[in-house]
Amino acid sequence: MSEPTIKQVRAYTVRGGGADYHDQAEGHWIDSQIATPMSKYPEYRMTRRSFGLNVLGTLVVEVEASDGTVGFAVTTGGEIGAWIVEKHLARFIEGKQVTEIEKIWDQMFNATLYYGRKGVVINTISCVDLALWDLLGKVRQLPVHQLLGGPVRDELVFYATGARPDLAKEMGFIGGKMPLVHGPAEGDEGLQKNLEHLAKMRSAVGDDFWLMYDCWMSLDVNYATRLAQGAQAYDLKWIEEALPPDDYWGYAQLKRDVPKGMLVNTGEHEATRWGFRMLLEMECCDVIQPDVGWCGGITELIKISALADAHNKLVVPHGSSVYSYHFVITRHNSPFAEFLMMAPKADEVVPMFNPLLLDEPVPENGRMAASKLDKPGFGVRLNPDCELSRPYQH
Ligand SMILES: C[C@H](O)[C@H](O)[C@@H](O)[C@@H](O)C(=O)O
Ligand SMILES: [Mg+2]
Repeated sequence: MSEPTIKQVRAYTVRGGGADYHDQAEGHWIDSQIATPMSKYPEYRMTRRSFGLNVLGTLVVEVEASDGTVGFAVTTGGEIGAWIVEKHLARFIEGKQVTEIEKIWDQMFNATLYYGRKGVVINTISCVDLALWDLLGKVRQLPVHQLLGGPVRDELVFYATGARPDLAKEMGFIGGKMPLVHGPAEGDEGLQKNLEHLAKMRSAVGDDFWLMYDCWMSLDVNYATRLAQGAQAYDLKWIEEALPPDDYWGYAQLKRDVPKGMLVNTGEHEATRWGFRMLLEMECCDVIQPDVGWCGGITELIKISALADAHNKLVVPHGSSVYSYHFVITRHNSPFAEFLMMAPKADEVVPMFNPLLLDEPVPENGRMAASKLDKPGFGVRLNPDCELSRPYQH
């Protein structure tokens, strides 16, 4: 039976939240002082927009089939991603059958190997891949999770990432992950402030609620080890992305040195099965956290997840809205999911890619029934009020 073919791929950009969720207005918790690899420079310490964390913007990829069905997806990628789609990747997409997802992925990856492998090129490939899975789901009239083998549980449970784990507990989440504020450049005084904040949050949430620190690549092994040792008193559940992504050796050391029982997690800025093979085979972490919009898409995350499963490791994808929910609900080794609190004060649940997607499901009382994910594809629509621009055409 001949399947519909892909008639056209189009790439758009949009600013202001959406998939580039760091692209927020001033005063948002996600742009408050947060430790980063740039914090050693005082002029770039107080906000992440100051060093350009929001420069890319959102990439939107649409794939239109010969029968008129349109699939789409969004990720962090902006104009660079749009150029890569229109000027390079389109040739591997247009004319293919909607079922040739694996072949399209392999051609996109190998054709960009000389300038890609990680970062915005893999973000872009991920976005095309997600759009293709959305298209296939819409052509088959099935949600993506059904194309992946179907749910292994009736609902998703979430931890919340944001500045207010105390409020996250009240909203029914299973835990709260806070951004680390002070990095090594602020010395022992900053380390003490990090521990005092953790202590304050622990007394606010009580003993039976997970608390985690997200260190966003900002530390060195010694600082991270001392932070972990100090945090043990407050039952820190995991220390996340303590080191730069390429420091596999440092992660292996940190994992050996943290207090027994504390998890070392990382992976949101890692890409492809080869990057995660390094994390797994070098014993770098307890839980890998690929972002499906940054690691290579669903097609690559299937491979990454199977590799992790063989290593008996959990895969808890970095929050990426419906794109991770449809995956997590189908995997035994993904027992819970991340929800990023995108309200400016982290005091209410709003859709993660707000305002870009319509019908974007959100957790209720920290949970989401599988039935909330039953529309075809990823079950979301682009918000027509968000003005897209198409900077390049092929
Ligand atoms: C909250 C963290 O600083 C990042 O902004 C967040 O995107 C990411 O690290 C996460 O794990 O959610
Ligand atoms: Mg993180």
